[in-house]
Amino acid sequence: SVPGPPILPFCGSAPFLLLFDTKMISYPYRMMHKVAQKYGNVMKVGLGMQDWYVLSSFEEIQEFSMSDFSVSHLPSKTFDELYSFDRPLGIIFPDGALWKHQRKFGVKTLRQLGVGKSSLEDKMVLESSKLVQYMNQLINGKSGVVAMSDFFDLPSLNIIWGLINSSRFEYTDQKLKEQIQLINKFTMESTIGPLVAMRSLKYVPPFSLIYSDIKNNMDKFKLFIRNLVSSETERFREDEELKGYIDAFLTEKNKTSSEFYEDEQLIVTMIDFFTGGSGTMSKTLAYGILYCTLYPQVAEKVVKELEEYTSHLPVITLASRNELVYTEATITEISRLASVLPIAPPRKTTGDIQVGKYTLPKGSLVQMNLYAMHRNTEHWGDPEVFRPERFLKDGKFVQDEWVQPFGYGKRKCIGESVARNNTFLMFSNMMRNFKFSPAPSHPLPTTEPVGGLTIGPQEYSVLVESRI
Ligand code: HEM
Repeated sequence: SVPGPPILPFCGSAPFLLLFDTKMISYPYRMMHKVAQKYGNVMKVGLGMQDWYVLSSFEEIQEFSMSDFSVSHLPSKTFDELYSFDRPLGIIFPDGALWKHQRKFGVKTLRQLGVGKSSLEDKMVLESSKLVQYMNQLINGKSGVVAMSDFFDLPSLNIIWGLINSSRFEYTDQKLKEQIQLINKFTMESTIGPLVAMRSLKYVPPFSLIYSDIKNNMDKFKLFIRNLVSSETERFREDEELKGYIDAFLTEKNKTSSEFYEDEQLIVTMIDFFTGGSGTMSKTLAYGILYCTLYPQVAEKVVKELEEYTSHLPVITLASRNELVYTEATITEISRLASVLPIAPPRKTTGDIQVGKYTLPKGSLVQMNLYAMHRNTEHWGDPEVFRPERFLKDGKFVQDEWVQPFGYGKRKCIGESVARNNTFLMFSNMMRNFKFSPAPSHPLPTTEPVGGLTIGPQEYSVLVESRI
């Protein structure tokens, strides 16, 4: 049978899990990682009233997530109330015909809107230039101490914004800041896991208060998106060039007899993009600056490479990417250590799945711990060390299959190329223009994360100096 800590009636494995990490509620991925070091990369754990299989290594995650029986999520009424309209909609959380159809439409549409092509790249390059300008304003073109943990929130949200309807916000826009706070209430809430897994918790303080706070915030955000969809629907002309995802959805709606093209489906897809895409990009970048501050020798090598290949350019574009091997390795190392989406959305199997030497029976609940895979000591040797060189061989960048920040298999992230391109552009343009170092009279930032579904660095400030 599958190994794991003892599972007791009513409290599951909780008393044993506490021995591994007393902060298990806030850091479930870290706790599971420690437990996996004892019980193995496929283990069975009792959480709340349910038994879970937890996968922590590449081979097992690969095997599992390629199976047709692995693509369904477990139903959660609480989750659907908070996130959607009382039933699973959008792309991230539904399954069955709706998911299959809308994922296909999503992949096609993101490609059509210029993922990897010029139009979206232009918007991203513009956003990187604006970001550099904004930082220069903050430090008066010279130097200053700047809070970095949420610095990339607005620019990243603008990328998603541009993807859905083609406009952008100024960074000082209060309305945009409010929307980010509404989303963060949901994605960065550390008790969200137990709250959505155990329905009764929403009636028990302090969870009841957390629940109503998230619900109020998400309702406001849904209303904001609903209004956006209404105004875009009024503006929409089918014969014009597509301005974004909303236009593509409305075009398809007019053409098809499919029942999937309802306003609420569109609204939740937009919520997917905002919650799944903007915080993840932003927190990856915030961790990038943090690691480069703590490891100046890495930052120096990145800057040296950027100066060598891009000093003649007013702004770095994707055209330079292939030459910038050290920068690419550094971004990969940032993504590995940041693991901004530490646990992929949990699954419920619809048939038996063989994973390594174990069979996970139909109906099993499964978590893929990407954080644990990214920190596996056997594979990485020194997983806690920030060392981009692990992805370089003979001066070339080499991928490692054990870095999968976007998940793997049939439900892999559909925004991967948007995210990869944007992270490259924002990171390289910031590093070329500014030097980041520990701020005098501020504590040295810690890499310890905060958050829930998405994680990011704790609040930190660094000294930023212009390089130009
Ligand atoms: C650094 C940035 C990002 C990271 C780390 C990330 C990570 C992930 C992960 C781990 C999953 C779950 C995969 C699984 O269940 O196996 C996922 C799914 C998804 N992501 Fe992303 N993501 C990022 C950016 C984006 C962006 C920019 C978008 C939208 C433009 C996006 C849209 C989605 C969607 C729609 C899904 C659901 C796919 C499905 O269930 O079929 N993500 N992402």
